[in-house]
Amino acid sequence: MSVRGLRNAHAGPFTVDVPRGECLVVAGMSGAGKSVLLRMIADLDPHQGLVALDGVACADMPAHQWRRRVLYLPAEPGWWSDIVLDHVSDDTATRALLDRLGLRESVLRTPVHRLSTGERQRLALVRGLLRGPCVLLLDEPCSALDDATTRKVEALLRDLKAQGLALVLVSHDQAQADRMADRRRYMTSGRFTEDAA
Ligand SMILES: Nc1ncnc2c1ncn2[C@@H]1O[C@H](COP(=O)(O)OP(=O)(O)OP(=O)(O)O)[C@@H](O)[C@H]1O
Repeated sequence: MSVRGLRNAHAGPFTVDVPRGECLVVAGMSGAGKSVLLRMIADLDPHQGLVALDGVACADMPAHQWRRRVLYLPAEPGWWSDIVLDHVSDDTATRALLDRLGLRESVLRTPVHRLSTGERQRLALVRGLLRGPCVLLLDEPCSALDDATTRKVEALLRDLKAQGLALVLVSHDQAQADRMADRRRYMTSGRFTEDAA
């Protein structure tokens, strides 16, 4: 994925490449503009500049196609129903992902509001991965997770990278950045600083 001069009133311009199979970690203080960057890449916030995937610009692709390929997982994912099975099917692919992320199969039949924050976080990742994205934009995906569960998420993400997924990971966790990053950027006041963090 290639990002060139991406900007709006709140942040940018940003220029960065994230090849398939690599992870860009973006860090920076609260309010720096990290979520705005992810939302512009996902074509969810108005923006100027260029984002292209495998040479095809976002502007040249129907919005629904872009958002299926370039998937944004917010820090607090939304649920449009309290029934988990309205969001994911109970099938082999779902169960395999639940198992990888240390989730019991009973979460499929637990009302969303009864799940823990960390369970909802992991379930949102399952829901997103089942859509088969090429690029995953993750906003603090492990913020509610203990260390062992965080490692499970990271192991899955590493496997997906090896299969060609490009990853942009917003993380405040320096140790996680050290484990996951192929590339890094640090953001201050809506801009990347010159040096990688
Ligand atoms: N649509 C909008 N209207 C007004 N201000 C906005 C809008 N979108 C973002 N902002 C502002 O842009 C700034 C960057 O917000 P953003 O959510 O990207 O920060 P962040 O780096 O992700 O912070 P955090 O680490 O706390 O999640 C904030 O000051 C926010 O209020």
